[in-house]
Amino acid sequence: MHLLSSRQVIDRLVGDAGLGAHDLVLDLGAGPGTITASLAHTGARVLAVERDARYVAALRRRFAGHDRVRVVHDDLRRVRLPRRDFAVVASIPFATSTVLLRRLLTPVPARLARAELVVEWGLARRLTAARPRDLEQAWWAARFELRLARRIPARCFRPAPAVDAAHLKVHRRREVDARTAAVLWPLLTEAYRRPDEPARHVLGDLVAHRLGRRLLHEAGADPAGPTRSVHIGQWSRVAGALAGDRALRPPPLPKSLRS
Ligand SMILES: C[S@@+](CC[C@H](N)C(=O)[O-])C[C@H]1O[C@@H](n2cnc3c(N)ncnc32)[C@H](O)[C@@H]1O
Repeated sequence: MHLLSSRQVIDRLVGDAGLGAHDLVLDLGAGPGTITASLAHTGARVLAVERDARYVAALRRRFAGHDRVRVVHDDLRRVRLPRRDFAVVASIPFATSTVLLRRLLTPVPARLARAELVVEWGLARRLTAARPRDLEQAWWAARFELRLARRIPARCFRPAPAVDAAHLKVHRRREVDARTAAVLWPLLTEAYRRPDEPARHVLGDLVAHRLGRRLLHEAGADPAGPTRSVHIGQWSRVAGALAGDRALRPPPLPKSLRS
């Protein structure tokens, strides 16, 4: 296991989260509690989740006098996530990244408001690529702004891992509410099913052809261009415009996307 040893990196993670007394923040894979301690100084309520019993005992001793810090002995892949809005600031175990991101970024409605995460460099690059490589990553990027803040060299950890890491910033897109998400899902599903067809075909099943062409055009996309050329933000704009039409009845979201 690789513990963050750079004070500068930790200060940036916690500082960027902009936390205050009204916030609830999770440190997932808290280890000895270095990030937890910085989070405790922000005044936010902190949940420190850790699987290793020895760390849990040490965390409970370290934060015994802090009534705003709760140590949870659990697996971050299964721990119950809050039903209210929350933030995450964590250097997550690389092996759990995909499962954790799925838990945080997939469900509707989204309870995660923002996250400052340390993840593997390669994963951060993939998640922030201009065109998400599959439907799942497109779904995440459409509902959350994913930005690569900076590279974190392996020497910032003890012991140093084999690869560098990155500070990944995650912000929920407020404009993609539950109804917009319900429209977005069938659009993205079609877009990733037929990447080489004209973008207007993707809208063909939902709305009249002329309206579909107009919406794509207004979102800044070329209706005749291949679906793969439409950016994720443009799909979100199209979905937002369609969501305003109360007559439109998108199919129910699959169970796997509901929280
Ligand atoms: C990369 S270290 C990070 C520790 C600390 N947050 C830091 O910044 O140095 C990962 C921590 O996550 C814990 N961990 C690994 N897998 C876990 C899981 N599935 N659920 C909860 N904690 C886990 C490990 O025991 C370890 O303490």
